[in-house]
Amino acid sequence: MEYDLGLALCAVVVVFISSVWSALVYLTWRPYAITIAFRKQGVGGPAYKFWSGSNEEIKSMQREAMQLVLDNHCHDITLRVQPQYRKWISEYGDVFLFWFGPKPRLLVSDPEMVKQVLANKFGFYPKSDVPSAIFSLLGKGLVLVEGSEWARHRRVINPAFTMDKLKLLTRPMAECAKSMLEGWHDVAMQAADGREEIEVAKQFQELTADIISHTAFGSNYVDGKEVFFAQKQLQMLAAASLLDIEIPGHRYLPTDRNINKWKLERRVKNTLVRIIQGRLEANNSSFGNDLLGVMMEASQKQRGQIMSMDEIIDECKTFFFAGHETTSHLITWAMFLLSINQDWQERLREEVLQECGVQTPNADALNHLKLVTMVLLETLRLYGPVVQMSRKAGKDMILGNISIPKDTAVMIPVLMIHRSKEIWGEDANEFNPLRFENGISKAASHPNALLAFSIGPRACIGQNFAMLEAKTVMAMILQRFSFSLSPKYVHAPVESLTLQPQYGLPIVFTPLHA
Ligand code: HEM
Repeated sequence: MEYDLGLALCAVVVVFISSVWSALVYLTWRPYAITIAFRKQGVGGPAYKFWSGSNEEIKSMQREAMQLVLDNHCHDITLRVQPQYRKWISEYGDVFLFWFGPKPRLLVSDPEMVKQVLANKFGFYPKSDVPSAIFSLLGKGLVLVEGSEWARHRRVINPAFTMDKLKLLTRPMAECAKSMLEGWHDVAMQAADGREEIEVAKQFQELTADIISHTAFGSNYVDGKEVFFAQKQLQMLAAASLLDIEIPGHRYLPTDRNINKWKLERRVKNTLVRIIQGRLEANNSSFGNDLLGVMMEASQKQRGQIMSMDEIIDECKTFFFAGHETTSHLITWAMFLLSINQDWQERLREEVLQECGVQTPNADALNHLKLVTMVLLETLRLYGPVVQMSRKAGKDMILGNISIPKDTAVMIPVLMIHRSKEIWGEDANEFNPLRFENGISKAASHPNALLAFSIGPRACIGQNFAMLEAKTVMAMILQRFSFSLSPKYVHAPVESLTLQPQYGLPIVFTPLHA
C-alpha cells in the first residue's frame, strides 16, 4: 500500500517536473532558438519578452496612438491604426519577427512574398489559429475551413455569388436604400435651412444589416435580423478579447461573459435552425432566390457536396460577419472621401445621372459607372475595412529566401502595403482615384498590390456583392443629395476587427430636389 502511494507520488512529481520543463522550454528556450534562427537569415525584430511577447508593447503603442486626432485630409492613418508595424517596418524593414505571447509572427510586407503566401494553391499557408472568440462567431464557415472541406464549401456557395444571381439582388438592395434615403430627405426638407446633419456610419450599418438580412434570408428577413443583432453582440465580445492571451480551458468556465456568450450563440443557432427547417418542410419547387436558398439548392443538387444543417448555419453566420460591417464601412469611407473632395463628388454625380438618370439604378446601369468604381477602389486602398490578414506555415517553408519553421504565423499588413510609396508612387498617401483608370493590375508597380479583397484561391467570395451594394447605395445618394463633412467630424480611424471612424461620420445633406 505504502509502496503504491510512493509510486503514485513519484509519478505526480515526474509529471509536474516534465510539465514545468515543457512550459519553460516553450516560454524561454523556444523563442530564443527561433529568434536566433531568424537573425541568422537577416530577419530582425523586437526582442521577445517572457510570456507576453510583443503584446504589451503593441498595447502601449496603440493606447498612445488612440489619443491622436488626424487632419481630415491626412490619409496616412497607419500612425493611428498600426503604429507598431509603422515603427517596426522603419526599424527592421519589409520582413521582421515579433511575438504574440510566446508564438512567433513573421510580418511580410513585400508584395511578391505576400503573393507567394496568399496565392499558394496547395494550401501550404492555411489560416493561422484563430482566437476561440472568432471561431465561435463563424464556426466552420467558409472563412475558417481548410483543405478539401474548404473546397466543398466553396463549390456549394459559389453559385450564390455568380453575376446573374447577384443581379437579382440589386432590387432588394435598392429598395432598402430607398427607404433609408426617403427618411433623410424628409428630415432635411423639414429643416429650416433645407439641410440636415446625419451621422451616417450608424445609418449604413443599419442599412447593410437590412440588405444582408433581405438578400440572405428573403421572406425570413425579420428572423434574419434577430440573428444579426445576436451576432453583432458576439462580435463585440470577440473584439474586446482579441489581444488577451488565451488561458487553456477558460472558455468553458461559467463567467458572466461566457454565460452571455453561450446565450447569444444559442439564440443565433435556434433562429437559423427555424428558418432552414421551415424551408426544408415547405416542399416548394425551389428554396428561394436569396443567398440561403441558392446555397441550399446547390447543396442538394451537387452530388457528394451536401452540407449539413450545422454547416449551413455556420455559412449564414459567416455571411453576416464577413459581409455586413465590411460593406458598411466601405460606403462610410467613400462618403467621407467624397465629402472632402467636392470635385469628385460632382464628377460622380454627373456620371450617375448620365448612366442611370433619376431612376432606381439597375445592375446593367451600375455596370457602366466607371468613375464610381474607381472611387470605391481608391477607398478600399486608403480605408479598406480589412487592415491585416494572417496565415501560418503549414509545414517548414521557404518564403523568398527565408526558411520558416512550421506553424509560424505570417502577418500581412494590408494597410501599410496600401500606402507604400515604392509600390504606389509618391502620391501613395493621397486620394487619387485616377490611378485605377486602367484597371487594378496597372494601378501600382506590382499587379497584386491591392489586397482589400485578398488574392488567390481564398480571395473574398462576396467582392462582387459588396461592390454592387456600394455602387447601388452611392448612386442613389448622389442622385438625391449634395453633401459635405460636418465641422463636428473628428478624423480618428480605428480598427475594431474592421476599420471604422471612431466617432462616427456626421455629414450635412442638402436635397437636390424637393
Ligand atoms: C467591402 C466589403 C468586403 C471586404 C473589404 C472583404 C474582404 C475580404 C477579405 C480581405 C477576405 C480574405 C480574408 C483572409 O483570407 O484572411 C475575405 C474573405 C471572405 N469574404 Fe469578404 N469582404 C467584403 C465583403 C464580403 C461580403 C459582402 C461577403 C458575403 C456576403 C463576404 C464573404 C466572404 C467570405 C465567405 C470569405 C472567405 C472566402 C474563402 O476563404 O474562401 N465578404 N473578404
